[in-house]
Amino acid sequence: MAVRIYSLAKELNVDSKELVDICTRAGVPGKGSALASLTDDEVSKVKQFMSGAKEAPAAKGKSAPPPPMRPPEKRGDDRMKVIVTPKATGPRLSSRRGEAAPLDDEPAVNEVPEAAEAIAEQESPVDAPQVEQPAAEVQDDAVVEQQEAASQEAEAAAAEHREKLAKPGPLARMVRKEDYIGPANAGTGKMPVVGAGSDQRKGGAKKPAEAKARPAVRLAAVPAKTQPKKVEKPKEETKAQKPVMTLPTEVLGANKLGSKPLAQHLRRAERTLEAEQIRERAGGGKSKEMVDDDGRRKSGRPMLGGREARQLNRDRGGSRRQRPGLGRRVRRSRRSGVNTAAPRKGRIEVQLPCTVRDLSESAGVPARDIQRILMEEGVMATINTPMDPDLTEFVAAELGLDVDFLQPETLEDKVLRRLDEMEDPEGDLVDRPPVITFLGHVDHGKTSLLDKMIGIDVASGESGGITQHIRAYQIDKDGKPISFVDTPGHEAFTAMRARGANVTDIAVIVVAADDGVMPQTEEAISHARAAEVPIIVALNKMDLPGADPMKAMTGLSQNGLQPSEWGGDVEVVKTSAATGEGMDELLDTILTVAELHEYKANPNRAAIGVCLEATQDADQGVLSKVIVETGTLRVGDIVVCGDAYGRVRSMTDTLDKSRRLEEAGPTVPVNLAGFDIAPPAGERFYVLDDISQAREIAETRAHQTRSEFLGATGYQHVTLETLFDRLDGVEEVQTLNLILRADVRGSIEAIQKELAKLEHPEVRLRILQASVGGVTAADIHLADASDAIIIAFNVVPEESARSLAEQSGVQVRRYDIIYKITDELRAAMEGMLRPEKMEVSLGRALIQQVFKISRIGAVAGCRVIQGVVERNARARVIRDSTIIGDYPIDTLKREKDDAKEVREGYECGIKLAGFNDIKEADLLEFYKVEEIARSFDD
Ligand SMILES: Nc1nc2c(ncn2[C@@H]2O[C@H](COP(=O)(O)OP(=O)(O)OP(=O)(O)O)[C@@H](O)[C@H]2O)c(=O)[nH]1
Repeated sequence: MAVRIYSLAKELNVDSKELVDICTRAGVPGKGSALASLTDDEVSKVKQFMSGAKEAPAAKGKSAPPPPMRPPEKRGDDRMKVIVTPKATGPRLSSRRGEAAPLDDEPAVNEVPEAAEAIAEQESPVDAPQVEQPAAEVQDDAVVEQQEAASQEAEAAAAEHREKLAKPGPLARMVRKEDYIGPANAGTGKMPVVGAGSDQRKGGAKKPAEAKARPAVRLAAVPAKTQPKKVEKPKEETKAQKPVMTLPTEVLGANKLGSKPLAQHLRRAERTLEAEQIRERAGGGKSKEMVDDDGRRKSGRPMLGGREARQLNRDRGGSRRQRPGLGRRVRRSRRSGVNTAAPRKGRIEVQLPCTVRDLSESAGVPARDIQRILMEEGVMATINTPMDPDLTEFVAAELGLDVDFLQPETLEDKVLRRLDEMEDPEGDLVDRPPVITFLGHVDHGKTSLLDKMIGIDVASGESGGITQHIRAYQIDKDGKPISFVDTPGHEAFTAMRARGANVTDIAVIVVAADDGVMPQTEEAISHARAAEVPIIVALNKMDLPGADPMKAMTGLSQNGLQPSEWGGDVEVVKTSAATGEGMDELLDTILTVAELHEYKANPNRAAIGVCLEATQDADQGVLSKVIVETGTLRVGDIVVCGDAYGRVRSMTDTLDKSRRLEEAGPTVPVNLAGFDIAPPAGERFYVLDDISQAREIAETRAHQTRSEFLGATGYQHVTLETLFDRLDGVEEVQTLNLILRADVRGSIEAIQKELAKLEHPEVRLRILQASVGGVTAADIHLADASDAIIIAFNVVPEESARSLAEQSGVQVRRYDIIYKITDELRAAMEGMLRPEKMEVSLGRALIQQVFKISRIGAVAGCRVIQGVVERNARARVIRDSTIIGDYPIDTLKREKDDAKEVREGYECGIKLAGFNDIKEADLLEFYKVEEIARSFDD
């Protein structure tokens, strides 16, 4: 998975820009910005490089990689070691070898702190020892020619220097810092010899004053390329020390504390400001929070922006990781109390689209800080410039913050919140019927059981014997109503089944006693568990001779359902939908469990419920099957459900469609007419007061759905980025466009799910449109324009569409079983797969004589020595066991006649297309390429 550089930088606790450089040095080019992405390979390459770089000094610098140099000030001490590389000892290094010499010695390592102190103590970057080496420094070609003796001496010193550099250590690092400064010798091409002149090194070490003095120059100097070659221009080097020179003298003189005067200074200054802040907040309860583990407040100064401050922040990164939240305090303290913005937080929330101002306000940082970060990334932004999520996340990361994106609150959110927050008065809550959902493996008898219980016969009328529609009924058992939901049992309906479990109070898992627990039984158990509802098992088909209740119960207990007769808490009722065995017991068990749970609802409120499925009826328009969860739904109510809205025109009983209902209370399933379009199955519906509010909610949802659909189907206008994708795919991937029409939304989803399984890298299905209702003329037009096939599931084309389809040649394929769709599409798609090409060897012929015929070329008089030669074959020309060419046969003659094929033992004349340089004794090897149709299983 691709990782953004800034994310990786955060993970590795390095500066994003530094990581960009590291990428380049690690051989991962083209990552010019912290927003660039890295592949997994590139990430491991970079990590490997970084760990290698860290280990390099431990390996005494011998095998350290040669990364391009960076200004040393930007690095932490550890990273300085990376600079200890063979490249670092190249011509640029040699330019300062004269200065380096005194630092090289092993004993000199112990002098590091002093040497570092000298950085600050030296006002002038160049002291006597440095001037002592100019001959070596100005070792350009001209000087070499003019001052040969001096040059040789410089060479020796450089060699000694380089040997020292190969040994990591603080001194070596310091030397390296300055090595960037001086290009005086760059371009000479002369490399000092490593290991030479150890005596001189010792001599150098005997000059502690020099050793102290030189680092002052080296640490500060940065712009190597602008350095003059002549060492006599120390003032220009001094200019390059700008960051250091801006420090107050007290800082420069205060480095007795160690070898990192800047860091010491930063910390001291921090403490000063912290003291100020503590004074400002005297008595404030938060002051304790601002003190870190060292008992110091984290702080920074406005004057210390830039590299040093960043370095210090990075140094703190390790402890920040160990103590979450510290980073926030560090950053906040840098605002030093003058900032009136909200306090900085570790995690912030922003709403998209997010402008610089929004982020500034959420993060509690001045907008100019954000603009500065953007500017460093090459983005010029005003305070009102919106940022995309990636950029926002990047800026937040730079600020040490994690960001959560909030979707703007829609009217629907507000309405839902209001309804959710509405509390039912205790007195309004009344007992309500339980909702029982039947779940289980296909064909285990869910529909039959429910049919038996309510005394109807649905199971036998279903296409293919598979439940294709979700059903919901309410029946009366001894004056007690119970609502049942029967979910389609096949795998294709998994999503709908999940919804069934969502509205349910009690799940009845139907297991065929002869089959036992099957994959979809396990799935059903998972859904029921996820819904956190009581589970009852109906061990069905007990009448069958193969019924094995012990096996089935073992399977149940293996899936965590311990039967009560085995001491568990799951009621297992043995039933037979065929004989009626166990029906009463099952109903009684359901009612007992329901009574135990005392399901209550408030009928005196606006209804909320779930749409189980929706269809488009030719006469009544959109018909949806809904179940009320709470409240009472009445004819005339304004309802909204996903992207559908309307006024309840009529309601009918789900069992008896002729029975009209004026109202439906909690858990009553009804057929409802009144929505403008078919609402999505599984979507909640709400009753609102205002039709315009309902319309707005529905339209917003429709817009969102469309955006998601377009996103999911990859529909988008071409951009420069996507253009290549499209062009790439033109020849490689075949696309079969489809338009789906079905009777209910649930079927569409099930079909889409099945079609999604027909994936192949070379052929893809693209569903241009999927909607409920009959095939319309508009569908035919769309199919005509986009070369699509129309799939009509349980629906037929309108008359106008039918004739239009005939005229335009658009194919409308009608189905009533989902698996027929997938089978046929699979076959069609397999036909679209590029055939596999296979070479079939035919035979060989020996050229016995070559006939040169004017205007025709060379004709080979051959004898077929094995197999056969066919007119349409190709021939490889083999001479001295080497293939010298591969050509199609132009003409094949037997005697004087054209031949289709010539078999083994016969002579023939062959003219190869495009090749006349045949010779006697050449061998011709014939073959042909056959195309073999492929299937998805290949
Ligand atoms: N012998 C016997 N057959 C049964 C029993 N219950 C169901 N069947 C048969 O099993 C087959 C499948 O029954 P359905 O009720 O359609 O099963 P289902 O679980 O609803 O199947 P889907 O709708 O595909 O999920 C039908 O042929 C039924 O007649 C039973 O208790 N005994």
